[in-house]
Amino acid sequence: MQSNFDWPVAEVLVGFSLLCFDFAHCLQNLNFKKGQRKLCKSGIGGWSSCSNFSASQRRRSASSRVTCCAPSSSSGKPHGGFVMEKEINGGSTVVDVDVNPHPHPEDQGVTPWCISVSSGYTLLRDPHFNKGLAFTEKERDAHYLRGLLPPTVISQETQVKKMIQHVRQYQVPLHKYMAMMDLQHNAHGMPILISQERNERLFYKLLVDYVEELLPVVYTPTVGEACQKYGSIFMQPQGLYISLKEKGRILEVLRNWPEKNIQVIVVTDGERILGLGDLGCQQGMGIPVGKLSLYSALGGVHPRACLPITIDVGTNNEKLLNDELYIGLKQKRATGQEYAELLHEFMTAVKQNYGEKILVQFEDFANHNAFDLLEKYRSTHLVFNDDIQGTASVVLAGLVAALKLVGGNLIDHRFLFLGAGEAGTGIAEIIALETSKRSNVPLEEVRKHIWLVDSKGLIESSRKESLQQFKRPWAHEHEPVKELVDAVNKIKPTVLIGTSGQGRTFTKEVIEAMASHNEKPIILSLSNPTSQSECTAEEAYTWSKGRAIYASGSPFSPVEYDGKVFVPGQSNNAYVFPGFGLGLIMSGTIRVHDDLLLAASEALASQVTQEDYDKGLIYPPFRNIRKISAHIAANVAAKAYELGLATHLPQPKDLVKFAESSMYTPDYRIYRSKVVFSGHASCFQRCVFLAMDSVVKKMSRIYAARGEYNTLT
Ligand SMILES: NC(=O)c1ccc[n+]([C@@H]2O[C@H](COP(=O)([O-])OP(=O)(O)OC[C@H]3O[C@@H](n4cnc5c(N)ncnc54)[C@H](O)[C@@H]3O)[C@@H](O)[C@H]2O)c1
Repeated sequence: MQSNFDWPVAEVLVGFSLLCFDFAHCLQNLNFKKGQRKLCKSGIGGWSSCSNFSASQRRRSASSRVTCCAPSSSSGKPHGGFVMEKEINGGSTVVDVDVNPHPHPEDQGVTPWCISVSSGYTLLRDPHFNKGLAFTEKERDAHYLRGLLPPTVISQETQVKKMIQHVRQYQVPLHKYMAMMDLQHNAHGMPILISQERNERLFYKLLVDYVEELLPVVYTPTVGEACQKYGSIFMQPQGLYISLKEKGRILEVLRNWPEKNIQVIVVTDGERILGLGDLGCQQGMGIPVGKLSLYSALGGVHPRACLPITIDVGTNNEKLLNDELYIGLKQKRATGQEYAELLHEFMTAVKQNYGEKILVQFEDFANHNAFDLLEKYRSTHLVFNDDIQGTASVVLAGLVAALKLVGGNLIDHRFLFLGAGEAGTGIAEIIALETSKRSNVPLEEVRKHIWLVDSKGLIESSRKESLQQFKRPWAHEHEPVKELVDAVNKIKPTVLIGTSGQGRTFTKEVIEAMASHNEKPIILSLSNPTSQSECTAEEAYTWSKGRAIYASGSPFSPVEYDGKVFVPGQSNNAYVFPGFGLGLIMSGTIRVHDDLLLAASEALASQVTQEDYDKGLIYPPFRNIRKISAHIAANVAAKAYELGLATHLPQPKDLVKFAESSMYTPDYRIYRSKVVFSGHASCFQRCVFLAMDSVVKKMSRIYAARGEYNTLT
């Protein structure tokens, strides 16, 4: 706190002592176990014992009422949080405080540890707190919901079942996507049994429970189509837009976002969305929104700690520029100094507003900016580029697992890439790093086992001068080669990886050439969405006569070849980034080091079981993703502690358990029945509460004036 600030000293002192008293009172009801705070089931202290005023008296007297929420979820499992509710003048306020061992920072620190929403009609329209028909009879009474909902009460599990039926009724994937987004963001046309309004916890519960079925809906490949049509689907903006118009005022723009305690930002400038190119401003927003949904569903990062941002520096997409309904800046993309200055202001403002430990994930930037941004900010900020680093970590895990099927060590293999951009060179570099570590062969030597082909042919020494910086390490001595198939025949790779964003480039000839040089060729067609995949699963298995070990970026169905069923794996960065982010957050890591990516790879590869190998899989099934994420988070955090990059001390003993207990779970919380102040004791408590409330309000105003917090009432 700044010492030169004009504090309302008397009020703060009185309020603080009352708060201390009150807090001590609350603590009596908390169980302390192994250093972790857990709430007892009885709610919070004396507040839960008395009820004499009638509702009308309460409203007339403008008294405060506190309603506590049980720490347990509706399913009976602990969720690591509780909710208190206070009501003033008949409009009620929900106060949410998570007390898990790794709390969302919103719940830590100084007095404003609460956020507020109203009850009644407004509560139904608050996606964070709405439960739709799952509000119990007691909650309906306590929160003025009577009559606002049909009489039936159903469980969250029933809502989930109903909702999945609702999604399944659509044949077109984009319609399924819209049904899911309706639940998360818009809620038009929801079946009445589920929710009449947006319901964030139901959205995440559905996604967690049916992850294998719904991942292709909310992520690749459907998200690609959604991005192309994002402008026409969504009427409501879902993230923060920062354009050239806001230059000089970015800090101010960040402060307009309603959530103050952000842990992860996913930011894009929309220039290279999936393999679809420049989709401009609004169309690009689908990706950060989708990625952050996965941070919460798969990695357990609190949804309210996630912030999607699109930076609008114009677009070079002529179609958008000529579209009168395009909502972004109608100008060609800013480049050079103008671009760099805007991005620098953004990065500075982010750190100023959210501190050192905010994770900034660069997403779908074109490669001419992506590498520079990562290089420029990796030593001053906690930055991560999923396309470069996340993909690399996932692919390395798949390759390490594949060694069990094909034999040998990494150093015994030769790798050929089609596509030498962010994904291709990022993967190449991590393979080289890991191979060098495992074999003790110098990095320079190891790199010679790795070859890349870009749109101009094989990257080799005669092209060195004209190559972009990030391609140069791969320009080995070789004669020029134009065609991929010729490169395969000359280099005889054991592993072929597609990262070109160009569909159907692994032709029959290419796959047959791979099969002619290898007993079990490893073929990864990573480009997204499905239309851009270098080859389909069916093509890979058929043309290699069932010998390929195959995985793809976008999912493919199992393939039957020669009486045998082949299940293609999905080599997608969704395996790593949610757990990786959780590991950074829970350990308070301040910089991303390459060894953390290797740690994530190692953890992912270790999750592949013999049963998976028997099916030819090199990745574990996605249905276990929360468990996988916890292992990745634990391994990443362990490495961060080892490297001295973690700041949350002391290091927890069991990091896997710690990761699991740190994860956001979307089970509903129970809003405990109302409590009314009456009699001597409750009057005193009421005074305490009002004083506390007044201090919180006052302080929130102060924070707002300083631009640090606002809207607490
Ligand atoms: N599976 C995953 O998890 C994952 C992760 C990241 C990226 N990807 C996909 O990988 C693809 C590439 O992504 P990126 O970030 O590397 O893009 P990028 O633009 O940085 O790189 C594309 C590369 O492909 C090359 N290329 C283009 N056309 C080619 C052609 N006809 N023949 C040979 N090379 C060609 C370009 O020269 C460039 O080197 C995209 O489709 C993306 O969706 C998948």
